[in-house]
Amino acid sequence: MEFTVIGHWGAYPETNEATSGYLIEHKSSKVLLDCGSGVLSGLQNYVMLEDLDTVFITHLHADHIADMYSLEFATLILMQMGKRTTPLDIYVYCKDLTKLDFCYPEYVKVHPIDLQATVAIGDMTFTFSENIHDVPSCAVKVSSSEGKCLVYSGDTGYCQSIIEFSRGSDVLVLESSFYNVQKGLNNGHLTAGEAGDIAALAQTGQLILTHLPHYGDHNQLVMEASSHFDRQIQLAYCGMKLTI
Ligand SMILES: O=c1ccn([C@@H]2O[C@@H]3COP(=O)(O)O[C@H]3[C@H]2O)c(=O)[nH]1
Repeated sequence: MEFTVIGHWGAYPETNEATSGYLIEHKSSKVLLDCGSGVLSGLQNYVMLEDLDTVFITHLHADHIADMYSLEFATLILMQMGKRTTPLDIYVYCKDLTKLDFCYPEYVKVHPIDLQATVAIGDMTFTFSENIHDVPSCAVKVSSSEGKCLVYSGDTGYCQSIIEFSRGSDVLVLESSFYNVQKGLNNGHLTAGEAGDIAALAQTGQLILTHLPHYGDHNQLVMEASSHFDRQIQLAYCGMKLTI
């Protein structure tokens, strides 16, 4: 299974970069986790849009969905050009799918993310867990037929469910929106220390810190996480690739 960071910024993208977006590839399957601002452009460095199978949207904040409707238009055009033959499946975690602004149901099939369900795509399965955030928000677990597993937190505050959901994962991609000194500023996000604590309790194989703040020294985030978690910790960056 290949994991590629398309965008790792919280809130807004820095120059030529993107907010949340992660590509998962396994055999011929290509899946996008979140589709924030800048993701649609950056994604095309790695895949042709007509080859994308499925998108999972963890919650409806702009830094996770800003390019989602542009992706619908791209799918429409690619299908009209005959480059793509099947509609794009988009799974969304939200209260009410009817409030979304998709326009072309013949090109994009929108599905609710059901926390009880497993979605199979090729030889991967996707499962979900509820987070703490200020809108409905879920974490996603990707498991391959080879028995490997990656968990992506989406946006979450500190909660037992993300620890349990991440237990034994090979790779844990955890948001780290804040430095330790900011603890308590917003209970819907993690500090780096909390991310390290979750990684340690979940006994994950390695931790990737993402959804990064636009200020401070990101190496400080790694130091803060490492005071809890003694395995490998990396900062996400645009174009980062891992084979899992
Ligand atoms: O007190 C605050 C509140 C928010 N923020 C950022 O704005 C983003 C808004 O969307 P989000 O919830 O996906 O992520 C949030 C953070 O990245 C912040 O840095 N400090």
